[in-house]
Amino acid sequence: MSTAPTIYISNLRLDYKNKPVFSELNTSFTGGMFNILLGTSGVGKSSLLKMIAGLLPITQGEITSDHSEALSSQISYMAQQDLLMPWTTILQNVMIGSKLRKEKKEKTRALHILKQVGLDGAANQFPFQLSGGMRQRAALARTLYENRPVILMDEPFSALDSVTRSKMQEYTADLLKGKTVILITHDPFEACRLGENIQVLAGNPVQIYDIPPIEGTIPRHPEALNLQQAQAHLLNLLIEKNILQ
Ligand SMILES: Nc1ncnc2c1ncn2[C@@H]1O[C@H](COP(=O)(O)OP(=O)(O)OP(=O)(O)O)[C@@H](O)[C@H]1O
Repeated sequence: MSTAPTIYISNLRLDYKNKPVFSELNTSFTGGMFNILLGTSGVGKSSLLKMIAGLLPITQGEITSDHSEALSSQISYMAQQDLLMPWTTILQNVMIGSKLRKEKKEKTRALHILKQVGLDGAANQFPFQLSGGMRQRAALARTLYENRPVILMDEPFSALDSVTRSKMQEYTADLLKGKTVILITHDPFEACRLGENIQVLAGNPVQIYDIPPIEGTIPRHPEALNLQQAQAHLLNLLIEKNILQ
């Protein structure tokens, strides 16, 4: 059994103020892989991620994994905003989980992770002193410090310029190798660059569309022919099936 679990969604329902967003949702996110979730705005992607993270209650249906440990203890959740604490340094931000759990801080490991994301020079700086891309890398470092087998990422690179975004995609693919990643994006190119398993959440009633797998290891090179073709296929499929209308 993989240490990075597969996650199963069974007959899941989401309501806000007694209005259904989705119901009878069934899918799975493969263990140890990059699972990409695309979808129409407002279809419920962020809410689904929060339900998996245990941040939203489940009223109907189930979220389970093929691991005996409770899913909630295996998850690190990286929100759309970097959520860095403005009053403390980048190093302290990376180790914030230890502080909140009243555990010993692992400074050497945190510094090593900051080096891995190219931020060793920024350890003693405050978030306001960093660029958007650096802040995102700091948030990624904090996620890596938690060292959980499941990583949930909600549009982690949406606010970045295209070059920084491309670099972040590479860091993320390398550093999260072997973990179960669920990453939400609106960008078909990002989906094809990083996706080992791509799904689209869309329609009325809301359903899951599986996208055929793309060959090659991730991160796929921006110039790779199969990446260009996969992106064109995905766009075509979304338009043909009217999925993202
Ligand atoms: N706290 C809330 N109270 C009431 N309705 C909410 C709440 N949070 C989300 N919703 C509604 O639930 C639906 C799903 O929201 P969610 O943020 O999960 O969608 P999404 O697919 O992630 O959207 P986007 O791609 O625009 O971020 C939307 O119609 C939204 O307005």
